Amino acid sequence: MSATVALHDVAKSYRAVRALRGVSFELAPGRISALVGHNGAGKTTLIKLMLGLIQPDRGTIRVLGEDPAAGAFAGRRALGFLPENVAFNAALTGKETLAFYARLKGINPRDGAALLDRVGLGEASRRRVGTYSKGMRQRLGLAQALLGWPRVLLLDEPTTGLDPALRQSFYDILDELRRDGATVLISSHALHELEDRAEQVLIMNQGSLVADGTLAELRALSRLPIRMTLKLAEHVARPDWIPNHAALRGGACEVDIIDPSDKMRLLRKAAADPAVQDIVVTEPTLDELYAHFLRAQEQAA
Ligand SMILES: Nc1ncnc2c1ncn2[C@@H]1O[C@H](COP(=O)(O)OP(=O)(O)OP(=O)(O)O)[C@@H](O)[C@H]1O
Repeated sequence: MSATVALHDVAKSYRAVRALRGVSFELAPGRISALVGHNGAGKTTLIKLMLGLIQPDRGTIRVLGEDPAAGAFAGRRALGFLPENVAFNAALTGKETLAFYARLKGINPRDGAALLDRVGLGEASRRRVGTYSKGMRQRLGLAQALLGWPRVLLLDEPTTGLDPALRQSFYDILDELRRDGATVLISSHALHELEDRAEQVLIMNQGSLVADGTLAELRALSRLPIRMTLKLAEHVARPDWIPNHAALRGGACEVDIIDPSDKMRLLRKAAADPAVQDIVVTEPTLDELYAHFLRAQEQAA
């Protein structure tokens, strides 16, 4: 599948601040990718470059096959963007706001009404934006980003201010876009949210890309242990197939597994042993992987 977004050796400085130090990656259609990193890691700078709002000092950027900073970037209509801080004219209604953005994008303003329904703002569409709650403004921002049902959607901290139900409906919409073949990039600090949703994870640290892959690839690369917790029946001896390094905690054995091939071997033994009453397998979380790759880069520096 060919990339819809491709960055090659992109560097960008703001005077003395080196915001990006030679970043390369590709984003594919039909995939949700997560861009994660500490404050100041360079995430927003990357998004601005992909939108063509700023130019790189070095390297190439292609979005839908074109340079987004070129004056006549034809792909602009197929690009959606939700900025970190959405600011709208408080005097306009939701419907008027969306019609305004639709005209800017050269889209029929009537298409906006359906989007307002889609993000749950149908009933509030005739109210002034100044009366909207933070979550409602965020939903209006999402509707704005979805105008024209974009092929590439860039979202900067999109779920801040959304309650859990809205967050779920927000991800449902993204899933629909993804199934439709859109490229979705979410920059976020909410790692637990992205864990089951992002098929590609890009970890930035101080202007460098320190990891790029699926969660499974990052887990394999990190060699962080998988933890298997085996609940044992009362008054039974610890089975001899349980490795010596396992810790016994409250009637359960915790085994940390580094070599993934050991996982299936131990699972088979555990499943066949009546002394084992329950098995829980915990893989390294995105939080743990993030901390690991940051640590690894800092140690290498
Ligand atoms: N317009 C600017 N002028 C000067 N420095 C800037 C400018 N924009 C960003 N920077 C600096 O570039 C670096 C990267 O900033 P960027 O906004 O891309 O980070 P970020 O990962 O999006 O951070 P956050 O998570 O806080 O939004 C930071 O050191 C920041 O201070």
